[in-house]
Amino acid sequence: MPAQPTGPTPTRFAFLGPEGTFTEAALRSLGPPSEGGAVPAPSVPAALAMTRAGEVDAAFVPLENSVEGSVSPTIDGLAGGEPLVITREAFLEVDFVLAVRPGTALAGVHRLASHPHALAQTRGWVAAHLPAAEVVPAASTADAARLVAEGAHDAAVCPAFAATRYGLEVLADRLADTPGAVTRFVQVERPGRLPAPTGADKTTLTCFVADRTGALLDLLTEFASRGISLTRLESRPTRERLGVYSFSVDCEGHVADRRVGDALVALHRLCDEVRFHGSYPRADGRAAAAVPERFADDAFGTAEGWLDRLRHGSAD
Ligand SMILES: O=C(O)C(=O)C[C@]1(C(=O)O)C=C[C@@H](O)C=C1
Repeated sequence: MPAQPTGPTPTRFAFLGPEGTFTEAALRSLGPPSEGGAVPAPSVPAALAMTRAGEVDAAFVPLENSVEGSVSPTIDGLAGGEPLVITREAFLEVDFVLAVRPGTALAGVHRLASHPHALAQTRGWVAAHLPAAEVVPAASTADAARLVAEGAHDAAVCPAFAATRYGLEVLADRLADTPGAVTRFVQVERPGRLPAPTGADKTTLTCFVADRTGALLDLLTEFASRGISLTRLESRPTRERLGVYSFSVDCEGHVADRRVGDALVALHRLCDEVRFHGSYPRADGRAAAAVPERFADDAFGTAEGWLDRLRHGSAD
């Protein structure tokens, strides 16, 4: 296995703020950041920009939710701009409360704010209990809570800890339409540090393919033919023109695994551009599926040895 580039582990993180977001809770669940090491950013693009500019060592941002799907600013923020790599992921179960200024009754809630992902996960509850309320998107759940405390809105859909942080009262809890929803967060750094393979890893890529028949099938074939399972796949507009998309992919395995490396080489030939967004240990608690013998590192080594012998005049 090739040596892994190493570097100092990050100590200063920009997270989607302000204080009291699920993102901050997910970051802190990995261990308390050093004094002043967790810096709130007003948005995901801002957290990524602070990382690219070297103002912090890493950004900590949401990437996908089990109910509402991808967080587009994160997917698009990785796909464009100076390269960034994921070095760690974390999962957090999310549920929401309805937070108001002390003394506000449900009948007094006319304007309700939250992050669009949180609003989408509580749409049924809001339709049933606050059908006439104006629903306003906020930069994050905690930002909605902060705005309620300032009097800009009547209620926020936010984590219970954000209600506490901003001195709000909880009028109702367990608002999520789908209990047990989980959000996946990622730690994103400037390139240079590649976590060592653990045997249960993920690799994230953005693949730009020409607009032609079968392009996605060709791309998928490179993974399937090497026994590599995908854990997420989605298309995102390239913003070039209508109908031109890139594919954002998470697959099982580490770039140091022969089958993953071999697939990346094939994708490099196939695609207009492949952006590598890192290989990192998977944190969802799922054991890696056993790699069939024909896709294991040894099988690639044996096959390459055979080819090498053929190229040196041997016939077997
Ligand atoms: O607003 C927050 O608290 C966040 O951390 C963002 C975010 C998201 O982007 O999906 C995280 C988890 C929840 O699904 C709702 C909002």
